Amino acid sequence: MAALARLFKPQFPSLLRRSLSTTTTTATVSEIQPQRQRPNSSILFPLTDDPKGSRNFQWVFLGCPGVGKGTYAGRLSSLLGVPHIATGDLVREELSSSGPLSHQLKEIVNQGKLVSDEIIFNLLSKRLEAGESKGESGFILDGFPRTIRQTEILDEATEIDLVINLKLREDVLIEKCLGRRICSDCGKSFNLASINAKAENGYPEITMAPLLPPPQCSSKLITRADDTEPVVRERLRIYKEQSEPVEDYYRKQGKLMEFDLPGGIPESWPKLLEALNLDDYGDKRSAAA
Ligand SMILES: Nc1ncnc2c1ncn2[C@@H]1O[C@H](COP(=O)(O)OP(=O)(O)O)[C@@H](O)[C@H]1O
Repeated sequence: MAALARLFKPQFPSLLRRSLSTTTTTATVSEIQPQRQRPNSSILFPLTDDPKGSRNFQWVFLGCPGVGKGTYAGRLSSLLGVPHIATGDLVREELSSSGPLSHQLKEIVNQGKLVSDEIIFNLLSKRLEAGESKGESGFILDGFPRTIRQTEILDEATEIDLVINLKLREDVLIEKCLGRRICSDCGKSFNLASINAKAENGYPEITMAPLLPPPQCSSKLITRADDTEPVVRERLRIYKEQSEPVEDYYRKQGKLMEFDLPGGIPESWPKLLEALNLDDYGDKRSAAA
């Protein structure tokens, strides 16, 4: 697969290896077993024992469109001090630029299709390069890898410690995507959907309060062009076809942590921290400082 990666972006695996494998904070993820929710996971964070040359967190977020990868990856990124790199954001930045790719990308993204591996590797390499020059280390990837090919190439390039697979029932995913809004001024994400999904087909009842914008953002809200119902359904179909095999890949490696979202952010965030054994991470970090 290294040869494949070199075919379209010669520096990709080496760039990843270089930028992600040589730094300070240690996050040793041990005994990751493939299983469903793990409220008492044994991921270890030896914050006081910081061997030289150890590297930062290298985590991946998987999950269907609308599940909240961006929200939780962003929160963990702030908590752990590692960059949150979302390939969807990289694609949208390129799309809104007047660069040569923008027209081609718009058509693909607005149909809910996947962008070619070559384009994704180029965007990701550029992002990693920029981060590397600012001294970034580690990452929380969101939206990558999304196909088995991308997964194998990433595997060649560097070692992933943990893969968090966020899960939510499909009717709620669709409602969430349709309620999603972004402030065109500050870039923050909100959600106008008020979700009250009854228990059915073995799924428990789920409620999620809307995440409303503050007054200064409410007149500047925009909707992503790919958050229309037919396109969301197509993205879900493609996720099942192309990205569910990625879940299996990491499940077989014993790196997958499944997390069923119990509700909105107020219910889910503390439970996620608990599942990651990070509930007192802030305290441990200040104690170790
Ligand atoms: N790893 C990737 N491989 C191919 N295409 C990607 C990748 N990441 C993002 N994209 C493109 O960007 C779009 C938006 O991505 P993202 O914001 O992650 O969407 P979602 O809400 O569906 O998870 C995708 O529908 C796809 O066209």
